[in-house]
Amino acid sequence: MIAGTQRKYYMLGGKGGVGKTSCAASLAVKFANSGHPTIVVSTDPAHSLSDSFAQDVSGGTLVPVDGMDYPLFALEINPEKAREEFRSASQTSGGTGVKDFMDSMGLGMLAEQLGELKLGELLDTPPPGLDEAIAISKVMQFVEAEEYKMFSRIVFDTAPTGHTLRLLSLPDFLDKSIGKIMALRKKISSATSAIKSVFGQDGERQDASDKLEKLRERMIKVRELFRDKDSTEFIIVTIPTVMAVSESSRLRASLKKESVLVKRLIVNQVLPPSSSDCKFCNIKRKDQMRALDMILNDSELMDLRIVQAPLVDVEIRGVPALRFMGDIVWK
Ligand SMILES: Nc1ncnc2c1ncn2[C@@H]1O[C@H](COP(=O)(O)OP(=O)(O)OP(=O)(O)O)[C@@H](O)[C@H]1O
Repeated sequence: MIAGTQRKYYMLGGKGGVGKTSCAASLAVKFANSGHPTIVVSTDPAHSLSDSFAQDVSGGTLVPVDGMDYPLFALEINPEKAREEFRSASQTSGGTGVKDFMDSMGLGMLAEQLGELKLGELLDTPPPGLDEAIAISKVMQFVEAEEYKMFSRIVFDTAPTGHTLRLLSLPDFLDKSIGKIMALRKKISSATSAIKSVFGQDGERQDASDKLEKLRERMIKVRELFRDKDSTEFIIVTIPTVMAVSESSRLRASLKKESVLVKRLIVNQVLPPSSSDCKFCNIKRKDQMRALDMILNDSELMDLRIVQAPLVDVEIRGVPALRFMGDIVWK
């Protein structure tokens, strides 16, 4: 994982609370300590990177992580803010306002086509995954800028499984919706100059149109990024329980269907063998061993590299603790 200077993206995902943030943060610390200028990004609407680094990294911009020898920056994307940007670009460029206008002009057929897109609905009650798709596209905007070219490792701490799955199909959906709106706009503006004048100043319209087109391009890039096996790897994090393993198996199957590369499965919070006669520990460990066995016999998981991370007796917070965890997990 450390080899090579070419930029690599790592996405960590899995069931809620299994240790995605701790694993993502510890991987980022490991990369940076190995000489890779690194960014760790949270696209989970409920961020916990700040808690993990024991440092405030919120605010939506790159924040340098203290206590590192090599550059490590953390970024928590504010999904609300990103969504607002998307909403204003879409609405200026063909949202419900345009539909009302077209209705009043008697252009019912075109209005119906627009209605089909359900864009207004999409923005008023965004489906889970939309926030994350927009957040990732925001990250793309960041990392493609010239001043960030130096970063050779980008680690994503993603939202729990359900969001990830919806996120994977979302770029296609949004791409189609935006594409339709763009096509419709072109049709309308060439159809009648009377309509044109109502859409506002030419410059303003052009600006909204450019924004929308850029967003669409970024969505396509997000989709391509997930599927680019040379630069991107999705790492599933789980814990040794039947419920978490079952969810991991379903996640792997969906990722396979979407052609996303998965090589590793991190089994976090494994109880070390106990030499004491603690009854609870012994029963718990036996239970975990059954779940581990289940992984080895699961057709979706058995071909992955299984990495066990022990349950440690203190909470993993701050750079020294993350370095300790990273040395165990990311060998
Ligand atoms: N191996 C471990 N040993 C002990 N504690 C751990 C271990 N891994 C994670 N934890 C603790 O478990 C809690 C949850 O971890 P973390 O926030 O990394 O999970 P998450 O999957 O990112 O959660 P969420 O789904 O809420 O984002 C934290 O308090 C963390 O310190």
